[in-house]
Amino acid sequence: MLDFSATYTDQYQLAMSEVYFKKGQKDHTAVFDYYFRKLPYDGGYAIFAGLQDLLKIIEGLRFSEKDIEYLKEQDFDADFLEYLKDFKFRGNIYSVLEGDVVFPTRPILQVEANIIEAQIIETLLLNLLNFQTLIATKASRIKLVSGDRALLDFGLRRAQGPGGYYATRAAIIGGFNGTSNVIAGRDFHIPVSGTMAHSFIQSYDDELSAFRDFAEGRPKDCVLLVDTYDTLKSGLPNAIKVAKEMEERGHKLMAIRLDSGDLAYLSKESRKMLDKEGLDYVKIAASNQLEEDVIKSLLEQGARIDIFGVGTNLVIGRPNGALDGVYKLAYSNEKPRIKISENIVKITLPHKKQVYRLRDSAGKCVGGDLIALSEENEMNEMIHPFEPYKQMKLDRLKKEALLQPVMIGGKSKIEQKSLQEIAKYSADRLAEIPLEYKRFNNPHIYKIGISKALKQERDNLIDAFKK
Ligand SMILES: Nc1ncnc2c1ncn2[C@@H]1O[C@H](COP(=O)(O)OP(=O)(O)OP(=O)(O)O)[C@@H](O)[C@H]1O
Ligand SMILES: O=P(O)(O)OC[C@H]1O[C@H](OP(=O)(O)OP(=O)(O)O)[C@H](O)[C@@H]1O
Ligand SMILES: O=C(O)c1cccnc1
Repeated sequence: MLDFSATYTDQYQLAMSEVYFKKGQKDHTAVFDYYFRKLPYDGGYAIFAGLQDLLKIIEGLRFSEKDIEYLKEQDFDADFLEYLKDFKFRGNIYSVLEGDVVFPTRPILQVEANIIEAQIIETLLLNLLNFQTLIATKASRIKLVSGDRALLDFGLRRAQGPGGYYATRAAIIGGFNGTSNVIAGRDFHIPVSGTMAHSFIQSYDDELSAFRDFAEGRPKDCVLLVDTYDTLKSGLPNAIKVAKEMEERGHKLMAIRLDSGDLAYLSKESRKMLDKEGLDYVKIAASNQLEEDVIKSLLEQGARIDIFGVGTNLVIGRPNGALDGVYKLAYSNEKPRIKISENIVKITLPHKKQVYRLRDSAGKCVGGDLIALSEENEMNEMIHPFEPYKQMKLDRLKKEALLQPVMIGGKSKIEQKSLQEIAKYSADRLAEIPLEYKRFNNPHIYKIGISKALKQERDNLIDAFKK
């Protein structure tokens, strides 16, 4: 994992904290909600990712001596800096489990801590969760169209700088099988694999010699890139020749890779050529600016591709540069808090809350999550947060509480899971969501509602501030 210090924050968090400290408010308890307002990719759902890293980083978050020296130069007060020397997050975090399917407006995670600790971790929390959730969602969409074909992340070289490190992690949560990213493989125990670059073939005077040397040097995981000169006239015949030579030595060519041209046509022709030579075990990999729409189209065209290598569009989350996740104060110093806005969707929900997934009597997800006050038990109806005439009766529905204590007193309370376990959980949770919310074009809108008591609390606060 990368090294983080408590200075991985925005200056205003420290400026506000200094004032809380000076004004004797440092022990006031605050509750902040993490949620986003708009689903990425115009899709119907998002996959929550980044939690396990976040908790691990928060547990060890401190200001080093070097940090304190630097902040002294930035004109922070000596007493406040003395306080920061002992900084450590001692609060509680309640969250949806990593990999779960999440929707706009409803809290995904809630921080309950003294106001300074809660404020200082905000930037780190948003930075980690927004990015990984964006990329896990993109990966999940690619997985949805790819079925059981293998998906490899090839994106590190085109990622937004070191963001590629966490993009790979998120890609696995969303359903990718492996990566070319060696450091992410090392740190997150992800299967690492790769093929070969055009440069390897170009560096030889002829393609066949390049293939032969590679097959001899890497006989167990040999994938030959066949498009450097002419895919069907040169790359394939040479790959077939080398595959047969490998057989004579007791090895098997693992795959060929197509990286340009019409991938549907070329994969079908390649499959025919390989099969005709008894090489039906040789898989076909493809890459070149792939993403969910292109993969969907390729498969509709009958492409015979077994492995998709996806880089740029995955790790930069194209076409969305960011998830708009926010961190909003809901309660502090024993009082519910609200942010009012002309734009109704930007009015925040006060109080500590719980979120419930609604299920019918057979346990089937009905396509809605309810936000209620954390102390509430009797929720018989839910009301659209911004269009109150839209209401739904809840009496026959089961309610699954989604926000679980994942950090108490600054200590992580979750069982450390492997990325494969998180990915499996994510796939199971996504499978429970009805298909209409997962289609790419005009997906059904998942219902998010608030309880009557929460609405009452919010409306009272709005009235009080409007007066
Ligand atoms: N049969 C197909 N249907 C839909 N999209 C395809 C098909 N084959 C390839 N593509 C996609 O079309 C785009 C082709 O990109 P481009 O026009 O740059 O061609 P290219 O093959 O990369 O050319 P170059 O030889 O310059 O590398 C890529 O995103 C690729 O994944
Ligand atoms: O298209 P992406 O989804 O981003 O997938 C990664 C791309 O990166 C490599 O090309 P690059 O030109 O960087 O190197 P190479 O062709 O020399 O291997 C690879 O061949 C893919 O085309
Ligand atoms: O292994 C590969 O084929 C690979 C790795 C990174 C980027 N493009 C391709």
